[in-house]
Amino acid sequence: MMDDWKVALITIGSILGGVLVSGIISELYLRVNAAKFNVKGKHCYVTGGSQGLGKSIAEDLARQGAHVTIVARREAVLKEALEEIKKHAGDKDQKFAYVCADVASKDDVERAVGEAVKKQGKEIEYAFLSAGVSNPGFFVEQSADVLEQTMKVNYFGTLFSAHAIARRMVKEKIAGGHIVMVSSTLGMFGLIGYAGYCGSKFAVRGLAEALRVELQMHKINVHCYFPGTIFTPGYETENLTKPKITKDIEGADDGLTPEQCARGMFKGLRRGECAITTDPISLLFRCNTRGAMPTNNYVIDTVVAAIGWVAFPPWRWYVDYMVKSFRHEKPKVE
Ligand SMILES: NC(=O)C1=CN([C@@H]2O[C@H](COP(=O)(O)OP(=O)(O)OC[C@H]3O[C@@H](n4cnc5c(N)ncnc54)[C@H](OP(=O)(O)O)[C@@H]3O)[C@@H](O)[C@H]2O)C=CC1
Ligand SMILES: CCCCCCCCCCCCCCCC(=O)[C@@H](N)CO
Repeated sequence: MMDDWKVALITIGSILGGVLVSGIISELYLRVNAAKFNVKGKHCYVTGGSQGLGKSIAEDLARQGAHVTIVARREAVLKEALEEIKKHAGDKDQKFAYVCADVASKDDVERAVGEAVKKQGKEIEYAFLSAGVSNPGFFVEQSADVLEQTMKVNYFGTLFSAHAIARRMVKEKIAGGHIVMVSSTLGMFGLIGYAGYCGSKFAVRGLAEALRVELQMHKINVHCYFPGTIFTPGYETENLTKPKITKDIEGADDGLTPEQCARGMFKGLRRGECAITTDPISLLFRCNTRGAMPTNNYVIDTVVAAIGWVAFPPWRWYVDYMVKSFRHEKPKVE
């Protein structure tokens, strides 16, 4: 008869060993199945590429040897950004272009995609859809116009761009292309002061999930990036109208520079990740809200999801308590 403690030790050892081996198998599975991601010599299209996250993505692409087209509305900002992006290129044959367009307009998007291909003399193979806006504020104090604009840029801007690019890829038989959408941590949970924004970013996630499935038919790979706080010009602007309570809750997130985010996003893309996060809070939400999305590492994601089940309820009680105590200063409706 074996001692009880030996039986216990063997049992625990087997479980831990099993978890470790499964984790390694899961990691290998992810990497072996990863679609090739190499932007060198490819035409990369970046919306919102004139500042913030989009610009850092464009600079990183330049370093990786890509031909880059950036898209945004303000021409002066685009021009200046393009000069800076070019400086990161390692090869003098790399081409750089910009196109002025409002992604909220389907006609503009259609034209921008055509113009980008013309300027580069090359079909788009990689698209990074980073154009977005955030106008935080209390829901009942915001105008319906602001709420509508957020949806138009964040959701329809991403939808129209993905649609025009995917159609073009299929028509021109570009296999192996990648479309990367930018959602947010707020595309995975709702936060006071961000009602309009959250809806638009949840919508981007839904679009990415459905397109990931459907576009496999055409060998087009779809990914969704969920960044936390990024120190960008957009972040500075949104802080001007952001309610204090929102800032307080958001304060739990340390934030990253756009360069750090771009680097982390590319790391995820090369690893073959479909849903990408680059900070611990977003990781927790991604794993805990994964539904039927593919996991990155099944074992790690499952353990992180379990942490969420335990940690989210007390955190939510705390947030709800804060919001209710805020009632004495509640928003005014004119
Ligand atoms: N900063 C943050 O904390 C976080 C940001 N995100 C998301 O990351 C993305 C980038 O954000 P960030 O870098 O902070 O944003 P910025 O506001 O700093 O930059 C936004 C970029 O998008 C362009 N843009 C905005 N509206 C339009 C439009 N209608 N048509 C075409 N281009 C447009 C802007 O140029 P122009 O104004 O000239 O058009 C600019 O190039 C967004 O989707 C955002 O929601 C997600 C999580 C956190
Ligand atoms: C135990 C559980 C702890 C959970 C803590 C959660 C704290 C909230 C973090 C909020 C981060 C918001 C990042 C995205 C912001 C964004 O998209 C805008 N800035 C857009 O520009």
